[in-house]
Amino acid sequence: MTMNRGVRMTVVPTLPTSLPEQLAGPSVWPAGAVLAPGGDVAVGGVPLLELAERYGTPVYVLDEAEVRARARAWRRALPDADVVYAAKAFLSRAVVDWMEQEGLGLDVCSAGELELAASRGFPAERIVLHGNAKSPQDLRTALRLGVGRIVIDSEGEIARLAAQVQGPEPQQVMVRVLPGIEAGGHRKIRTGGEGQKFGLSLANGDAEEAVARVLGQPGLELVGLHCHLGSQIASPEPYARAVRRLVALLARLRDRHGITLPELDLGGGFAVAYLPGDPAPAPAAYGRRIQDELIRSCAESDYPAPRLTVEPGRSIMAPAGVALYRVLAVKRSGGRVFAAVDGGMSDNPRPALYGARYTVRRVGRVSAAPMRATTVVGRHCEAGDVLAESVELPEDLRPGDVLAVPGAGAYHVSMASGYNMTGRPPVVAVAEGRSRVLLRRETFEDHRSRDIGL
Ligand SMILES: Cc1ncc(COP(=O)(O)O)c(C=O)c1O
Ligand SMILES: N[C@@H](CCCC[NH3+])C(=O)O
Repeated sequence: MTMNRGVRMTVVPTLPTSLPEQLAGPSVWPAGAVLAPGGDVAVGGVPLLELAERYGTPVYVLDEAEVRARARAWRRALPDADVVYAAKAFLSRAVVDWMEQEGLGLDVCSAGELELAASRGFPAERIVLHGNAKSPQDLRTALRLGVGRIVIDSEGEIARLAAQVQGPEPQQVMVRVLPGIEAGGHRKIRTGGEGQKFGLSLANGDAEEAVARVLGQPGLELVGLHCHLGSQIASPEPYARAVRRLVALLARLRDRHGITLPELDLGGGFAVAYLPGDPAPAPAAYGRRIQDELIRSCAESDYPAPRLTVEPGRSIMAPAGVALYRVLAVKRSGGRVFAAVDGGMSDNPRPALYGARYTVRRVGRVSAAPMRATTVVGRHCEAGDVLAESVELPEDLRPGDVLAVPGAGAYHVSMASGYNMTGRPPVVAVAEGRSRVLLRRETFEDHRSRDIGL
């Protein structure tokens, strides 16, 4: 693994005690994080304080080795399956390259994500296009680039897509089934239960109807079924349930239409730990349970086991990211202590959206001060702009201190907004003692140049 154009920084030797043992539990920090001299933490061999000073704050640090290791763990967990990284978690051109090199596919849900992948020459046949409301541009771009799979999410999309297919080769598609399974870490990130906007309902027959319609379109080739249950699903059991329901549906489709569909895509949603002790099964644990259930369900229905696809996003990216902020103000009110930092809900909307919890650590300064419950808030004009409610931080925390938030690799930068024109933070990749900018900081000039002044 080499880092082109990377900046060589202080080399931190791996210390005998790795960070996870001393700190917050095994999976909150990247596996290679170590304690560095002076109370600092090093990720990818680079001290975090040095990164904060060099690139300014807030800044997102991404550990390339951790991303690659997690991508490989998924491939090992399901060696006969396609592992497709869900780009919505975080995408940049370097990430496209990493996924390509690690043999993964890409799950994209817009023409924008598609174009970014294409700009790196990512093999189009390994791309899956999703979307409950795909725009004409999404479909046009997907067909032009020749993506491997388009996942049909509504009845109207079938004829709309088929009408655009040109040339003798049909477009390979899957039908997204709404399986009626409730799973996921928060009600706003559950997508598999009845009454959701995603997919075609299994319960009311829409899924079967959609399959019949796709089969009637010569421009489309149905290769399988898809479902995605939700996100932060901390047990393999909902996936096993989904396998049972979808294999039963595959068997019914065989009996009704005489077809044997060769693929089954179970989506993503595999949980990570944000707090020490959060349940986060290893890819191998999900993989084993899914594989066992597939064999059992297929045997029951006398159905040849379809090729599996999984679409992990957070599971690959979240634990590889650390957000760094600088404290701007410390104050008390109503018996609470607040530390206000130079970022907030514009770079991490997850606490405001889902009540998400995080671990926070001061880096680069040690003291004997006792710890106390401190609420880390952002700089935005909202009472709900809280990054971490009631975390333990030293009593002598003061403006200028740097705070590190692990677990920040997924759904922070990709969901960042331009609120208050504070500028979205840069993303810096670290590996082998070097750092390089993947995304630069958004500047006032970026905002101004969009404003055409009429
Ligand atoms: C269709 C689909 N696949 C995969 C994912 C990735 O989910 P996660 O990042 O939780 O693995 C999502 C987002 O939840 C999704 O909507
Ligand atoms: N954005 C959500 C997950 C949604 C996944 C996309 N379907 C989160 O941060 O937890």
